[in-house]
Amino acid sequence: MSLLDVSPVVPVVVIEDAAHAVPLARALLRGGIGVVEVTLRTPAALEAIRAIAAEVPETLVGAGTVTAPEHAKAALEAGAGFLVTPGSTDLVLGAAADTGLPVLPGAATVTEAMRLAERGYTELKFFPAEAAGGVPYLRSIAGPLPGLRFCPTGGISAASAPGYLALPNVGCVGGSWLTADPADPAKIEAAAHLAAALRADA
Ligand SMILES: O=C(O)C(=O)C[C@H](O)[C@H](O)COP(=O)(O)O
Repeated sequence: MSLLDVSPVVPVVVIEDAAHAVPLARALLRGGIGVVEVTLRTPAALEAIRAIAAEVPETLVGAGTVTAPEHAKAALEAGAGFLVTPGSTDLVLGAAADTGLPVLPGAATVTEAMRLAERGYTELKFFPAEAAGGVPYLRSIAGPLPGLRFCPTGGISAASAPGYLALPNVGCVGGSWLTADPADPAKIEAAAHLAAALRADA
């Protein structure tokens, strides 16, 4: 199964306290979402990935903000099941590929997307989605780039997600709105319920 088909929404988490990781992942799961991207932006991120991988095996946990080659190996060793990059450099792509994990490489322009397609990637993160042109941009590139599907991320909300998911070249969306408060499992579960009910191509 492709990364874009795991869930209509991939929750993107910035975690400051690794103790929040397992309750957060369980709350997402109760809400119907079995995937989470933990951004490598905080010192707690790798520990959070380790904890989710060990204690919530039903959930597919990945590492986001992979912006340096060493992040890829560290994420693999922590138990990440996939890698997400906000942009794509040769070094980061090489290190990510070396892990053998599924990779969702980031692109914001047609040229970047074409370069990734040349390397064999057909599923890309479109980042920063809202700032880079949002729904109209993705709709415009569907014609010339029919072989590519995207996970737009960046500035997407519960309100704007359905507009993205209705596009033929969007498989899922990423966003931090479900876990804006990583310490509030009830709120996370409720947001996950709503997000899980959204469907690509709805
Ligand atoms: O860290 C990364 O790898 C990123 O590419 C950035 C994140 O995907 C966005 O920060 C999530 O966007 P928001 O939903 O607007 O918070």
